[in-house]
Amino acid sequence: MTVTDTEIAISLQGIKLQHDKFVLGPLQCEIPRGMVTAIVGPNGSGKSTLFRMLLGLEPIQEGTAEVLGVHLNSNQDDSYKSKIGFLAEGPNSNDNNRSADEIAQFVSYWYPGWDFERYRKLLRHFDVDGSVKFSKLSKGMRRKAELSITLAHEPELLLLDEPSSGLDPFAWKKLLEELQRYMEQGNRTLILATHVMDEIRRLADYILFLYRGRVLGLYEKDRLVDDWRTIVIQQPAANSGLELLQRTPGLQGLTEAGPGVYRLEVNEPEQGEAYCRSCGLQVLAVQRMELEDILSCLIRKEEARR
Ligand SMILES: Nc1ncnc2c1ncn2[C@@H]1O[C@H](COP(=O)(O)OP(=O)(O)OP(=O)(O)O)[C@@H](O)[C@H]1O
Repeated sequence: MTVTDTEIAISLQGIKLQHDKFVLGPLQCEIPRGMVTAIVGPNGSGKSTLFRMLLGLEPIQEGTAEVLGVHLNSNQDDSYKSKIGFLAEGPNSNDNNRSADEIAQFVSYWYPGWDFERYRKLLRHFDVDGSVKFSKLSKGMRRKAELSITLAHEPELLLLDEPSSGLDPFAWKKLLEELQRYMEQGNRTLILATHVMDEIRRLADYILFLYRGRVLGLYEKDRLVDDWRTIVIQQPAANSGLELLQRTPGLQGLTEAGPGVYRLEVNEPEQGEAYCRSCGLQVLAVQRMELEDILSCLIRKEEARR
């Protein structure tokens, strides 16, 4: 996928950094402005490290990165960060002895768009008491307080690392409402790292798929879901060989489901099905694929390639 310069929120050109054995990159991708991009990938694939890099907290060893048009380098000024709302994955222990209200007071000086009225509205919506020290709040309550602070300055770019971690289903629904409201303002960009498929289904326009520190692809979610299908076929004679099946157009995955029965995962469904029929294979079913199955198929393909 390519996007024009004015539509780009984040541009990564050959970015690479290393922590002991873990290497993030080289990353080559452009994340669009005004859209919601979900960063997905198994544990340890580098999602949080990527966020930290975008905030200048991880030294870039190779390549170039631009965030909201600002070129990141070791001596850039930090003012671009005032346009970013960031929610880290885990709690910051430095905040344990402070309440949400105290933190809000402190960070309000830094963000030009800070809005106390909005902050209080968010606390009410999430049903959190802003005067209680973080160390006294439950995990989910603390998350809701952190979200209220992160969303209160109406940032141009919102980076959320597993935002729904610890939230109950009611709070989760409220979070989705707040994020949808945030995006309605226009020219806002939301990037969230998440393992929650329902969150991706409901919010994301794009999916950036990270795996072992590398980008497997940036996909338009609707296209991904529309294009992928499972075709279940029965071979006329069991053991008639896999060569025919392996030539199916758009084939991404192939598994045996029973004697002579195969499940084909394809991203060119019409051509794939027509091909199977033209080969005399009996098509037992053609089904849409769930997002999680598409992502697992991409991982399996990558593992087979390594
Ligand atoms: N400061 C650090 N020093 C050394 N290794 C690190 C550091 N930070 C992260 N790592 C390692 O980098 C890798 C990527 O971690 P990261 O937290 O970015 O992954 P993630 O995709 O966010 O994972 P998860 O889904 O579990 O939150 C992991 O192997 C982790 O152990």
